[in-house]
Amino acid sequence: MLRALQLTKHYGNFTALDHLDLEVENGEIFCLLGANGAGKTTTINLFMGFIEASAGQAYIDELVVRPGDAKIKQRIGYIPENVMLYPELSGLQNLAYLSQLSGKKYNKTQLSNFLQQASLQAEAIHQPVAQYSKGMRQKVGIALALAKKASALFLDEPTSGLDPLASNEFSNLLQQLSQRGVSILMVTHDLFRAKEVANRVGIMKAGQLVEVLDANAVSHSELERIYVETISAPLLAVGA
Ligand SMILES: Nc1ncnc2c1ncn2[C@@H]1O[C@H](COP(=O)(O)OP(=O)(O)OP(=O)(O)O)[C@@H](O)[C@H]1O
Repeated sequence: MLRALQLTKHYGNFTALDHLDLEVENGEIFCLLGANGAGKTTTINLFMGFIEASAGQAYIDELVVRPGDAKIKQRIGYIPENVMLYPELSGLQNLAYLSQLSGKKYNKTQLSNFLQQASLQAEAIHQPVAQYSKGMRQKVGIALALAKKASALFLDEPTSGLDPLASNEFSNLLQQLSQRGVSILMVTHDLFRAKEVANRVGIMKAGQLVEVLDANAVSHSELERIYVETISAPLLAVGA
């Protein structure tokens, strides 16, 4: 479970995130939409303890997030737009090394199983990651979340640049993780994908979460209309 309580981030006089209240339940997929600079990446960076909050708190399950806390790192998976791996090592070697950093030790069969659960083709498991496509690197990221038994997964524009088939396959993997109880917070500009994969969709604007929608309750075109109207409308001052 993820929870933000009045979570706020200032950079000098600028407010990148403004009193965010948000809960993402176990097994829920929540997609964050919003224009460039709205505060989406700031939100996930605060949840992962990459940066320190100016005010408020973020929780992963019952743990308060504190920057650099090893217990938090063990509970989370992170898939940025480009998953960083060691190019000269194979997918299996990367997974062995990265899962070991999280205190987990698996044999080759177990590591292969995680990669296969993440839908990496069997023939790619022993190939150097330098030969992998973007979608294949993301599968290693998913396999790492599985190996860590992460309870929360954060994704920052993971499907940008994936072809529609790879993007669809990626959504299916996220749904499988959610069925295992993982709380998933995904930043995306892809309204179609958000509607397809999420349980709820939030729209951020100028550091505030200004709209939250049940993804099943809106059509693709309604989501697009609400997004455009929300982003175009003048922002009301707090208390107005
Ligand atoms: N280290 C920093 N110092 C100053 N301002 C920052 C810093 N990091 C982020 N910001 C500002 O905070 C705001 C929110 O940034 P953030 O990266 O969260 O936006 P975003 O919604 O993820 O945008 P995008 O869709 O472009 O990725 C932006 O105006 C950004 O310039």
